[in-house]
Amino acid sequence: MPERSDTPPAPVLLGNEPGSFPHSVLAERHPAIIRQVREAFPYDPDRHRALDALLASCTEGVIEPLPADAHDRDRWTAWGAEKYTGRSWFDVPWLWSESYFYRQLLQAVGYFTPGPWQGIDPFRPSKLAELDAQETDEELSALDALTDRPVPEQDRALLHGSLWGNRADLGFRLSAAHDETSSDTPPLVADDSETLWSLLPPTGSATLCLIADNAGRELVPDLLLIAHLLTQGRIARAVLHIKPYPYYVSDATHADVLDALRRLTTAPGAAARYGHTLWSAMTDGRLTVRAHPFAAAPLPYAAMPADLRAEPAAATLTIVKGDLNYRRLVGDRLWPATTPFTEVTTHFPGPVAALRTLKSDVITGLDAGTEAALVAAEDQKWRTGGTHALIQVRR
Ligand SMILES: O=P(O)(O)OC[C@H]1O[C@](O)(CO)[C@@H](O)[C@@H]1O
Repeated sequence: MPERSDTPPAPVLLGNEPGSFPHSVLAERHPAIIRQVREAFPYDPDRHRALDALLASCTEGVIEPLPADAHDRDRWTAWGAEKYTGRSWFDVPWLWSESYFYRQLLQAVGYFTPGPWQGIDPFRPSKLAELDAQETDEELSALDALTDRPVPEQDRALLHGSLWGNRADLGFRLSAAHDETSSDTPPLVADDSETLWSLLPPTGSATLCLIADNAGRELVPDLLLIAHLLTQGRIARAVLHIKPYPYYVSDATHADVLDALRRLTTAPGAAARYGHTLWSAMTDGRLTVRAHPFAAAPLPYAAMPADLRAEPAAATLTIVKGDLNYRRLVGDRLWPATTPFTEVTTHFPGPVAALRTLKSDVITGLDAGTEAALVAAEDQKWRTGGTHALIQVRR
């Protein structure tokens, strides 16, 4: 059992400092996402007016309440909506502001409202374009050569595929200000993969929870990793946690899981075999998909409700994918980079592994030498550029 953390909390990230990364997300990326959504479908004038209102609110206005009859209004009240209503989007916790933006965006396009736009994912065209891209074909055909390689090599390739798949985040690509750097520093800033493998020995009856992040070119390698772990007997079952509705542009929903699965099963060669492994694991219950409302909550995982906590508590290992999930795992705080990862994850109810490319200021668990080398090479750009990644594990 994890012990209580004695680490004093660091400041929660807000978006109110001009020039900071969180501020640029609220001031530039959110308006860009509204523009992208307007072009995704031929929305009617009411939807466009609602998007105009959201744009005005999130850039110059204040946080507005959800409609009185919104199905999840009580849930958002419990998550802090009353406390933050009437305040600037820039002055409340950044994690809260971002999450609420996506909830209000779905409100604007009628995602939850009975009518023709109900259930239409405004991000689906971009997710499908990514899944259909030639790069996806190339990544899938690389599996043919991999199946002849020794198993440890396959282990590593599929773990790294899932890790670096996190670079494929469609929201991230909207941001022109954070281009790649040409750093000489190693791409992996922390690597606890040995510990990860030791938690999943090939003889076991392990249960894996995988808290997914993006659809498309991140979800495909996540699914391949699950298929590989099942085939190698490293896990007996897996629970894939996804989002209950579209979120952070490209986060995976159930429709995205089905699209990814179909992409695999209809591909040539080894990819289809992985796809069929997953298909039968879903049909016989070894792979289940869960979309808990808390998956899209504006809160850190320390606040997980009891019914959700029970799942990682019972799992052999939980893999937490991506940058946003990392922020929620360690708390969305500006920790000193050398704060031990094991300390800030003591709240998590079981062994946990973070697989993440670095796309926000939040970081823990670096050794002092690594941090110094990164700063010397790139100042602070390594935190947000998506060019570095980490594998951190707490047993
Ligand atoms: O898809 P990922 O890896 O969770 O990244 C999404 C990222 O988008 C941002 O929120 C900015 O919008 C990042 O800081 C964030 O964590």
